[in-house]
Amino acid sequence: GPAQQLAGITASGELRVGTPSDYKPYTYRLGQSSAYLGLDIDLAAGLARRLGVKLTIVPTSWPALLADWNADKFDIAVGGISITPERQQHGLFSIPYQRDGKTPITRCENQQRFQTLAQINQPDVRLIVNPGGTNERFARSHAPRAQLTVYPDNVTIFGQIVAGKADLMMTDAMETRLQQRLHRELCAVHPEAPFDSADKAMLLPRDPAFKTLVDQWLQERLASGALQRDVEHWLAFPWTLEPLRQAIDQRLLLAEPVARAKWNKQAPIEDLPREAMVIAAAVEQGRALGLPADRVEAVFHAQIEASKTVQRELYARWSAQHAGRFADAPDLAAEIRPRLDLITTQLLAALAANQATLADATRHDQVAQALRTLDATALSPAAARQALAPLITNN
Ligand SMILES: O=C(O)C(=O)C[C@]1(C(=O)O)C=C[C@@H](O)C=C1
Repeated sequence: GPAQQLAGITASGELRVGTPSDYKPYTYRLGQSSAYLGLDIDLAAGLARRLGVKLTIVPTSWPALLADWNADKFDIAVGGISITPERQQHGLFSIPYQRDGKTPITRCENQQRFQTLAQINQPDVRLIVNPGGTNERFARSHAPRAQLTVYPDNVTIFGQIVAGKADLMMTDAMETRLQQRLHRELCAVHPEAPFDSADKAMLLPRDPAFKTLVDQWLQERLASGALQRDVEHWLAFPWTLEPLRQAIDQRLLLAEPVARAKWNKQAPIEDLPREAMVIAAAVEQGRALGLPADRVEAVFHAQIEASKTVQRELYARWSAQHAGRFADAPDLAAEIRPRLDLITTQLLAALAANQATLADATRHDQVAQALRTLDATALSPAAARQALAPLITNN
């Protein structure tokens, strides 16, 4: 484990918190940014406040967690980490703040069919599982007679159950609760009474004084109900906005290769006929998805204006540097515009899927939190604000 103990952390004025990047609702990284969201990120921030030090998030991953821990890359680790005997050999665990375990998620009409492992462990049951982790191990050892599909994409795996390609998945109860909110067709089966149980806790250095402090602080949050409120908050968070955020970000990031292509030809940045085509195509596709034309126009107008902001800022910099032609500029018509067109489709689908959330005034803060972190902010903060303006009110 890390060398740093409580006294060292306090003296350094910084708590370095390692976390994996993709375990909602515990921890989730927005793109390549240093911005993380989730229950455990809030817990880490609260602990840093309690210690009077600044929070620094250190990205890690499930496979690298213990190696990074032993290489002293962070002082504590969070992110829905289960207490396991292996991990206990490398550090101390706080008291648990969540108990989780494997439970089924299925189409709601099948809820009664999959209550018990005896019902699930049958040759006519089509089980689906993501590979490599505890879900696969659980499925293989507890339902060996069922038909097992190993499906590698953790994001679309739940769509397979919705589409009837599989009957059920068994995963952490917390994830079944989250996914039943994201897919109305799916129901978590007895998430309050999973088949097995694993305790989630913070991984701490071997410093009993530090553990005592963290445990007291966690105990207060558990006793007051604050922790349960945090759990509900992060379960209800609009995680469905993520494809929309990604589409906006990817579109804006393409302004840089667009600008390079134009610079090489010394072409003007603005191309009004192309803008009209982009907007007309978006409005037409949007209509098929039930999106109002004025809404689609406003959103795409903002994306195009944001793109021009990036391009103008780059042109200004390159002019000041007397930059020559780029050796590696892409072809605008052959390479970049087809990619922009693809993003148009993705952005519209995400917009349509989130219409109700985006229109809900009580969720404006959460919408802003889910959308506002763009990797493209590094290109131009002004452009990032422009791109998001029609979607978030308190920008
Ligand atoms: O395709 C281009 O030429 C771009 O610069 C991209 C884009 C766009 O965002 O779609 C932006 C500005 C132009 O006026 C036209 C289109």
